[in-house]
Amino acid sequence: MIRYFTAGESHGPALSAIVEGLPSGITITPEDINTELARRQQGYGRGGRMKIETDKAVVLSGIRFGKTIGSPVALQIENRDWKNWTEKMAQFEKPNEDIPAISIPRPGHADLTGMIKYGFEDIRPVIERASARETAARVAACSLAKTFLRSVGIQIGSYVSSIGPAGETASSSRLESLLAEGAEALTKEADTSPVRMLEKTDEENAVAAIDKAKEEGDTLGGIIELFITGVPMGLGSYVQHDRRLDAELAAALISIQAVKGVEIGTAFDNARNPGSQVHDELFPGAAHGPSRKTNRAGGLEGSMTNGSVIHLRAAMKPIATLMSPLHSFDITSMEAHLSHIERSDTCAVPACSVIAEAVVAPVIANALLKKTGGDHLAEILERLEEYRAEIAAKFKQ
Ligand SMILES: Cc1cc2nc3c(=O)[nH]c(=O)nc-3n(C[C@H](O)[C@H](O)[C@H](O)COP(=O)(O)O)c2cc1C
Ligand SMILES: C=C(O[C@@H]1CC(C(=O)O)=C[C@@H](OP(=O)(O)O)[C@H]1O)C(=O)O
Repeated sequence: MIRYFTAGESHGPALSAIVEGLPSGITITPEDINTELARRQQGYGRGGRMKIETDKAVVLSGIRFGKTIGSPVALQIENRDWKNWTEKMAQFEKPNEDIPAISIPRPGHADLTGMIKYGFEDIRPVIERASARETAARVAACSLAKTFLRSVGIQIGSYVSSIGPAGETASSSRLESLLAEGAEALTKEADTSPVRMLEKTDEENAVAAIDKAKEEGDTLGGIIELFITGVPMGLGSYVQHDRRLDAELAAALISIQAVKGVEIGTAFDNARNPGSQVHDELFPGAAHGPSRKTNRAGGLEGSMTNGSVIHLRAAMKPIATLMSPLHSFDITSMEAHLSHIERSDTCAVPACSVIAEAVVAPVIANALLKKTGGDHLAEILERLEEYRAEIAAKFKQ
């Protein structure tokens, strides 16, 4: 099974990740990792930090002659901003006593509870690790699972459906025709927009909403639509709570900083409608399994993939650091004070959609590996093809 960990402070020397359990024989190019890192840095509404960083991963182990060798892959990404933080983030001796402690927590960030929990008088260490800078290491780590899935015909893609009040008008026929080519066709199309939206008017409205929020010292969140195509029926299981694939996918998405809601298929609309208008009716005889005219279940029934496209939505809350700050207090003096301000994004929903694509990859890869077993790509592919053929034969008319 694929497991990964990340380490690194936002303004420390580097981020690192160790990915373990990848099958051997997967072809990996530096672009497979670095393209995802570059995509994560895009998006209208980001702050000054993204002008400093040009994220690239150094591979320290686990890949030989362009292929995984089954051993752990260690990755490192330089923080270019570190050179501006060597004193404030010195690992050993405190270089001087003039480094001020931050003592006014930002509502909505990890600041207040983090400093109480870990016993700090300065919020800085909380900011450093709670920061979504960590997602650069996660995206690099997960890009390996994403590449593995691509090599067995499973693609992950996303677009941003709304930012603040703007969006939600993407046409379903456009979406369907992109998804028919595979989820990566959708994602490539979304990548051409600075806010990763599919409709020009949505894009213009979103850019205007971000500009307005920035002008007012405010921030915006939004909603991400995520799709996974090429997934065979029967990944995941209903037999035990910790084998439920819908739960694992939701957990992966909620683990992203600022993601507070996940929807599977059209779950919230489904809750408002009777079963007769919700459940995806079954019809015999499509090429690779039963056919359905709808996909309100989002490709998951009984916590297993049902052969339809997996469709998830994730809600990102607005960024917590406001340039027109909210009420807070100084934890040292206990006096009321407007909250701490530091360099920040106005909106990071487009970046978040790229992170969302990444974090679901190991979840799907592990569900696949549980089904096929196998330690190297060739044997996994052989077993998967056999399984796909079995399913196709079963539903053939
Ligand atoms: C890509 C990305 C960029 C973010 N940028 C910022 C930022 O610039 N300023 C900020 O206050 N929060 C930012 N956040 C959100 C915080 O990291 C997050 O709200 C904080 O760690 C508290 O965690 P929670 O929101 O999950 O409770 C960003 C999140 C993501 C996914
Ligand atoms: C560094 C990244 O995002 C950061 C996430 C973040 C936060 O609080 O989560 C705060 C900001 O950090 P800084 O204070 O250095 O500007 C963002 O730029 C990144 O995505 O690579």
